[in-house]
Amino acid sequence: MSVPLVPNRRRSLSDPLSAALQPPQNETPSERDRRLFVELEAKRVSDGIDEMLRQERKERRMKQEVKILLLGQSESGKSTTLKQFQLMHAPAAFHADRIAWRAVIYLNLVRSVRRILDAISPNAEYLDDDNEIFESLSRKISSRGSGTQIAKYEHYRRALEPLKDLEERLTRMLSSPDEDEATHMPPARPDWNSYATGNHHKGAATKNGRPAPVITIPQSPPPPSPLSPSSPPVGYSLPSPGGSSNGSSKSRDAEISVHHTSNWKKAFSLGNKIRSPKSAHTNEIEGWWDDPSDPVHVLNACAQPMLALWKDTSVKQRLRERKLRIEDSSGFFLDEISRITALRYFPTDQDVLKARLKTLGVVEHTFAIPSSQCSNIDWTIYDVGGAPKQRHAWAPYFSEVNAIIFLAPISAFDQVLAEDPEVNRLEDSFQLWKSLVSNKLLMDVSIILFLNKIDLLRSKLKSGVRLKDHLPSYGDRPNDFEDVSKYFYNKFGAIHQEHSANKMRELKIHFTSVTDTRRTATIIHNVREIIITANLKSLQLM
Ligand SMILES: Nc1nc2c(ncn2[C@@H]2O[C@H](COP(=O)(O)OP(=O)(O)OP(=O)(O)O)[C@@H](O)[C@H]2O)c(=O)[nH]1
Ligand SMILES: [Mg+2]
Repeated sequence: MSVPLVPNRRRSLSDPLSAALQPPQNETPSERDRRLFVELEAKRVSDGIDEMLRQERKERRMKQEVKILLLGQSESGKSTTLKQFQLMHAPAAFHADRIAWRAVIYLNLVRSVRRILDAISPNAEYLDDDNEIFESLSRKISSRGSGTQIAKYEHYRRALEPLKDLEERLTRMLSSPDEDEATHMPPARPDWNSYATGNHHKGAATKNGRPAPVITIPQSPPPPSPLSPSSPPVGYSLPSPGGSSNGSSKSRDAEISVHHTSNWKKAFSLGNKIRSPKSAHTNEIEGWWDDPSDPVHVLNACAQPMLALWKDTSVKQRLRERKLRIEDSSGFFLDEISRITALRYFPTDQDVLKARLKTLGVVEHTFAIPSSQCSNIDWTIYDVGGAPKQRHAWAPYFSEVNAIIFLAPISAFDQVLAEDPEVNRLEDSFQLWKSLVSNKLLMDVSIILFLNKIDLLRSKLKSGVRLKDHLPSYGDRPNDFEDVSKYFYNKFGAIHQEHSANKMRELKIHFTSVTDTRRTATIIHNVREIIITANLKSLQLM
């Protein structure tokens, strides 16, 4: 027979526990004092345990995980921002990786040299035909053969011929076979293949630096991108021919990019190249400079003609005529030829920050960062590819993240997208920004805007490039840094105000130059505190 349960049954003295806790009958005063003392002591211990459990619970809640998504068009500075986070919060791993960037820096340098040679070639106009799609045919024809002629062109071309082969070898080493990019070159020489596969100096191939990042490639089919930029709007002038340092659509100019699944860092890791010591009697270390097939030897041998080319005033004049500002382009190392081509060149922090390697897919890095408001917090930062073809990978992360750092390179107002020479870079940033702030999935996500590359904006404006020539709505305002930067600040702010899916969201805007470590460290510190505060508020812990 079942007995019905009585809800909220009051504890009666028939309850054995209550009965046991009752003071004994006929208790003497001294027995009572002892009993009370023991009870008090037991309560103190019990309260201590309760407090400990409360603290543990609080800490568990306080030990939040913050997830940040870095967004922005290609070359906006996302990966560079991630490098700054690494430099601040995982410096040992960052430093261990520096040597692996040698290949990228060499390739950046070699490509800059080739772009100059292409630009000064007597046939340059023909080479540029597919880039100058907005120029009238008559203008093209009349320009052929005009402009500054480079007397030493043939000399430069011949002296720098070995760099052609080197570019192919470096590209081959850094590319992964499954890339959908025109970075594939004919098979490299066997000795170079062995570096690329990490089989060089068998036995010495140790894993260098931190473990490879966890890579997440969204498996879902790419949704129709709500973030794809539309065609250039009315009111935007098209960039002048050659005005973009990145506008070429030629496959040979395709940027080097690596998929995160490829272990490109291994190809140039220190473990593969240094053995020590060279002999029992000296402390001299044997390094990559002792390997005759290392790229440094070709670069070292070409250093003088490279220097001469870059210093040649007629070359500079020709580049100006062609509106090619190599110094503004990604991976610019031409001012440091002697240092970088030295046999024992070892990349500095600054070199790594300046090195350019396009991101494919999504890279994920996690750091444990102490916070002033609570104990260590696990920060996960997602760095995505910003090229139009890469943007389908962004949306799956929208529902996961607490904050987005959006980078808009405001120096790029006179440039077009590398993948679509019909789209002005600044307009692309405006469109992306609008799509992002109006996205309902991101309503509760903190958004921080980095108006980036202000160093390049400053020098570009100083050199006389006028914003209104590319953005007619800027009108006759002064073409100086203060006015132009204020204009961009207001413009991005106004887009947020007008289109934000969350009218209560406070927007933080920073002017940045993310290659500048000191400035960026301060900004990152502030950003971290803003994100934590917003996060704690959302958890109602403040
Ligand atoms: N001078 C200067 N260069 C910058 C700045 N920010 C980034 N760069 C350089 O611009 C290039 C492109 O930066 P990345 O960080 O690779 O750009 P990204 O947004 O990750 O590009 P994708 O991976 O293609 O989406 C690199 O060579 C950087 O060193 C800046 O503020 N000033
Ligand atoms: Mg990147």
